[in-house]
Amino acid sequence: MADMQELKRQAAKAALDRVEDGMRLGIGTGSTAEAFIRLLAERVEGGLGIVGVTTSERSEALCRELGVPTATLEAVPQLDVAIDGADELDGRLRLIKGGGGALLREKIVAAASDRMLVIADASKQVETLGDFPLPIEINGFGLIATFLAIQKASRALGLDPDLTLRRVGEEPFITDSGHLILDAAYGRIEDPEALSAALHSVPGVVEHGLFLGLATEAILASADGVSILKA
Ligand SMILES: O=C(CO)[C@H](O)[C@H](O)COP(=O)(O)O
Repeated sequence: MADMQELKRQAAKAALDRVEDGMRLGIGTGSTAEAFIRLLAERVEGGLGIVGVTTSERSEALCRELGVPTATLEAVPQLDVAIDGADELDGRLRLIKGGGGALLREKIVAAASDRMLVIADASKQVETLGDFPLPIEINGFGLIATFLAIQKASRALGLDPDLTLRRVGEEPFITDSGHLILDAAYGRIEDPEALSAALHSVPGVVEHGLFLGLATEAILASADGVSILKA
């Protein structure tokens, strides 16, 4: 049976087949996106001409190391396709992202792209979102007030998440944009659209990891092969 990293690589490989010469690519973050970058680098070495806009310092560093050409989103503000992993997705291509802490840039890049192609091992597909704790990127100012406001906004929807400040060792995790992340364990999110609106109503929330109406296609790899989900 194929191991998890090999499944991620297979999904990434199938995504690479959709990349054409001259494309402007949004390049995601995480181990599946990293597998994609490695495969992409081989194609670039073979002469494929693309430009990538990366969603994290980590992906940017890997692209540079492997010779994948990149530009800033300021220089290339409209992209053909964003290719990125996900922590969870449902049958309607609604996603939870941000396990790697890059959700803000990932969402900005996905929104700047004509299409968003999700690459994942098939275990990421779920019936109902929410098993994976939802990453919420918040401003450091008024952390406790924002924590309480998120709790209140969630409770108004009948949800009572466990909120944990993400840490690296003893220190708070800081995103590439200088913010903090609260991981919100909801259990089940029956109405992601309502939760998204509620979280956006909290001033300290910079962005959250629910990606709704952004993904257009998912490539899911399992031991049985690769399957496609379309919006
Ligand atoms: O959203 C993300 C990073 O912010 C990643 O796409 C998500 O965490 C999936 O990661 P992996 O490909 O390692 O399973």
